[in-house]
Amino acid sequence: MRMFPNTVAGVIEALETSFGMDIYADKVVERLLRRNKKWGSRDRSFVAEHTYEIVRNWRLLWWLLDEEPSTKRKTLWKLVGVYFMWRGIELPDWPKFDSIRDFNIADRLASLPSDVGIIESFPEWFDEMSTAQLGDQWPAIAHELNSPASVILRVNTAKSNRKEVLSILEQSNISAKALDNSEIAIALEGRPRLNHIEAFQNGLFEVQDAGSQEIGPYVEVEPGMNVIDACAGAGGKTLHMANLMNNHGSIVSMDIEDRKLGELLKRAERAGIDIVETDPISDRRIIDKYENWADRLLLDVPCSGTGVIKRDPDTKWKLKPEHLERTIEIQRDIVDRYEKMLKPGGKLIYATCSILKSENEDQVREFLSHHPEYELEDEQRVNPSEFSDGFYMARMIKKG
Ligand SMILES: C[S@@+](CC[C@H](N)C(=O)[O-])C[C@H]1O[C@@H](n2cnc3c(N)ncnc32)[C@H](O)[C@@H]1O
Repeated sequence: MRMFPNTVAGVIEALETSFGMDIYADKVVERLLRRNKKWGSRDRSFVAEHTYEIVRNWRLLWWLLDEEPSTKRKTLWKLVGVYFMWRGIELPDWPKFDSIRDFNIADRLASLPSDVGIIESFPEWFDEMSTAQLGDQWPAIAHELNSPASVILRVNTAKSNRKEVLSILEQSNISAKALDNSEIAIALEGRPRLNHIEAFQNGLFEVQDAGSQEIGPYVEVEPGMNVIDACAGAGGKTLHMANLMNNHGSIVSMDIEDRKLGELLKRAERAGIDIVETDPISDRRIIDKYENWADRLLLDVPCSGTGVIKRDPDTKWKLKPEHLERTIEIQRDIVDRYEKMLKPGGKLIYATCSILKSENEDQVREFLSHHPEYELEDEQRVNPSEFSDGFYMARMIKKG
């Protein structure tokens, strides 16, 4: 692999800004690439890939270097040097790497402790909390979360089928394969660009993680039902549910962020779906308006995002205990206040992309203890894996 001083300096600048100014790495990389228009596609991939890999393995790399984390450029050059050695990539003979040239990576690796927090690079507080909440499942989950995510597509059955989408991808020179245990999921090789493909522009498929694709069917929607997706965002799950309803019935998609609902409507149009209406949650009266209306209520609540760390490794470093506490309060408030939109006899589905019990099983138990009119029908965890992020879902029946 050929390395160039300006792109390695780009990686260092991205790390300095992300960790020094507490800005998510994807935002930093995006801005950096926009500013450096002369970089070709290889340069861009180099900067993005190595920045994310260093963010992913931040704690391990500092442990190997045996220094305290720092955002000083001189120290970051050393860290990046150790990172290349760890990946088995030969260091170029640039003076910037001189201070690290004699570093013995094999010696350091031989004395690596068995501590999950260090090997899989999680902050100490998060490692301790996850060990307490997940017990002996934590090391395997931590390992999966620390591997890069695959790009997964969901076929829009209103417009196409998996065979056709696979053939379109092949014609576009994109390597892809059908995933087992699903009739609509496709895994891509690498991270190809999709925006220019006509079938994507025409809504024949969407990008949606395989675990996320399990939530739509879990809601048990049927054609003709009234469905509310109360934390709909840009509508990943709304669109999937509309497919499962054969575009027949009614879905109201809500969110506190109007902008996301605007995006949702655009995607619905592209997907050929017309049973979706949006209702931004501007005040509490919106909830009253739908009292006892829904057959199904999906609460895909805001969460820590710890299930999607594969995709967003910076969550490890940006999430703080106080954010988590606040998020847990918001989730509690949402379930307590929004449940009234569900009809007696209807089903409430609580879902997160978190691995933590405190946002999942504990929240559901807490809700059931205050709402005896609900009964837990089922709960499931999707653990992170090669093709999936980590999710939790619980289905509760409102007794009629
Ligand atoms: C996990 S995301 C939803 C993802 C979305 N369902 C999908 O499939 O793409 C959670 C969403 O909840 C929204 N949100 C945050 N607080 C909310 C509230 N009090 N009421 C409704 N939505 C809220 C956020 O703006 C965010 O879009």
